[in-house]
Amino acid sequence: MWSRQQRGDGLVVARQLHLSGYAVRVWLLPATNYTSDFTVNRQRLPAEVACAELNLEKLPTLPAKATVVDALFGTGLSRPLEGAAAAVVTYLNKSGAVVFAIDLPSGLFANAPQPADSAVVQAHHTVGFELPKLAYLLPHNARFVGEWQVLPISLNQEFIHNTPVDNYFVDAKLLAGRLPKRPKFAHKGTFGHALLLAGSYGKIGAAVLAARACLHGGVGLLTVRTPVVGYSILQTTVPEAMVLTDPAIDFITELPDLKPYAAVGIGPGLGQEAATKEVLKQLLQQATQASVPLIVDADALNLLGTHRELLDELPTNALLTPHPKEFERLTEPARDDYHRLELLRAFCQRYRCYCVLKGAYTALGTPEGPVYFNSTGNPGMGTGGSGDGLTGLLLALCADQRLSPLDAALLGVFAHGRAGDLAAQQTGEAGLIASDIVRFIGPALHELVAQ
Ligand SMILES: NC(=O)C1=CN([C@@H]2O[C@H](COP(=O)(O)OP(=O)(O)OC[C@H]3O[C@@H](n4cnc5c(N)ncnc54)[C@H](O)[C@@H]3O)[C@@H](O)[C@H]2O)[C@@H](O)CC1
Ligand SMILES: Nc1ncnc2c1ncn2[C@@H]1O[C@H](COP(=O)(O)OP(=O)(O)O)[C@@H](O)[C@H]1O
Ligand SMILES: [K+]
Repeated sequence: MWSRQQRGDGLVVARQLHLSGYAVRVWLLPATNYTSDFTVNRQRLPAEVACAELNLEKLPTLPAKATVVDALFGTGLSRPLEGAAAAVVTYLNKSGAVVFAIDLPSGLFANAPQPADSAVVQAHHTVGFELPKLAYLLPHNARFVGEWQVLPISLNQEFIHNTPVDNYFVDAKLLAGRLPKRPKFAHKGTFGHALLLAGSYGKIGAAVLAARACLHGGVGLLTVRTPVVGYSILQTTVPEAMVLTDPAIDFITELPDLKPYAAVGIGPGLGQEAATKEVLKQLLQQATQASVPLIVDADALNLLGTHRELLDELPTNALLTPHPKEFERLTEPARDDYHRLELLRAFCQRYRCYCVLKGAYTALGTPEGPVYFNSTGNPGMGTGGSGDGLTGLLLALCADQRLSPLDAALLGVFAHGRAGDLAAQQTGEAGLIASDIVRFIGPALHELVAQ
């Protein structure tokens, strides 16, 4: 146990571990003054628990298989560790001990990028309180935070819910009641007719995956616009979908009339031909005029990236689904994880759009400002075509007029990750392919309705 945190959290943990029968030793990082909480907690430490100040000249040798609780520093840190604190952290990281950090690994900044080469505890586990910290969710912090969990500490729930925040963590509880049951007398007209523009020579598979995901997402009717090369493939592999074939053989060159459709999705496997760019441009204009919900993904995003003037034509509340590389093409290279989030917020406010920035904790940016971090999904989903499935699912949910754009996006991202988790229970992570995720969209949505 290495303790310093202002209130003496580490001393409390030491006392509790001792009472539970563990052999505990406490080392304190020397300080010139201690808070009264710290002093009280030190006095309450049972006499049997050895407690000594760390001596930099002679740091303690840890027993083999020792478990260390790092309670040196918490969220208050404003500059990188230096001197004795940095030396202790470096020593701990080399010790081979299993490290549990309380609240935040010591040395890690709570709300800012980590300066290169700063001393930070590389915890195997981080235990936080009540709500996850933003720092847990960022890719560059993974090697410091390790696996994390949050424990309740009886904070007032009303206070938590009434405090306005910039970032939300999306779990099943937050989504409870947001996906309505299908009414008894519903028919296919109730759930909307979706239009998907997808596929080009060599990438019809992306259209197939998105189409299947849209159908498993509960859409009433689906029409797919695809070039001639896609016709037989789609009619054979997705007989539930109707196909509206483009006149061109290999890529899409004409926009169909949008009147019949409740929502439109464009992008999976689309290719980036000049004629297809014109289709995208017309779509942006006509979707704005008709106020039809629009989902923009994959090559449609790449086209927006190379023709940035088109961004100004995005309809209000459009839903974009870039992975970090596609997002960079739309904006600029991010300096770090925090900068990427700033870019996300600025992008969504500027274009009045929703933007699903995909990753391990997919971040949904909103025109209003708040960002929602998704909690489902697994590394097995890093496989070609999984994003195409997400687009199809989001298209189905946007075509369902009962859902707000925000709820459609939150539910879609959450259910897609959950489908990946359910599928991986059968396939394992390596064996998981995009079609497996699509097969489990139904069960994932069912869990959300059943709540
Ligand atoms: N079966 C098919 O027909 C498939 C078609 N696809 C289509 O192929 C086209 C090109 O899309 P791609 O996305 O493959 O190519 P891109 O060149 O747009 O992006 C791929 C690169 O993005 C980076 N990236 C992705 N996620 C990242 C993350 N979380 N963190 C950091 N970097 C990350 C990686 O470096 C990766 O190599 C799209 O139209 C897409 O729909 C792909 O979805 C693959 C499957
Ligand atoms: N490590 C991970 N943990 C959770 N989800 C992941 C992980 N890696 C990828 N995913 C999910 O898989 C999908 C990948 O989408 P994308 O990169 O567009 O793939 P593709 O272009 O091949 O369809 C996204 O929904 C993303 O959130
Ligand atoms: K996989």
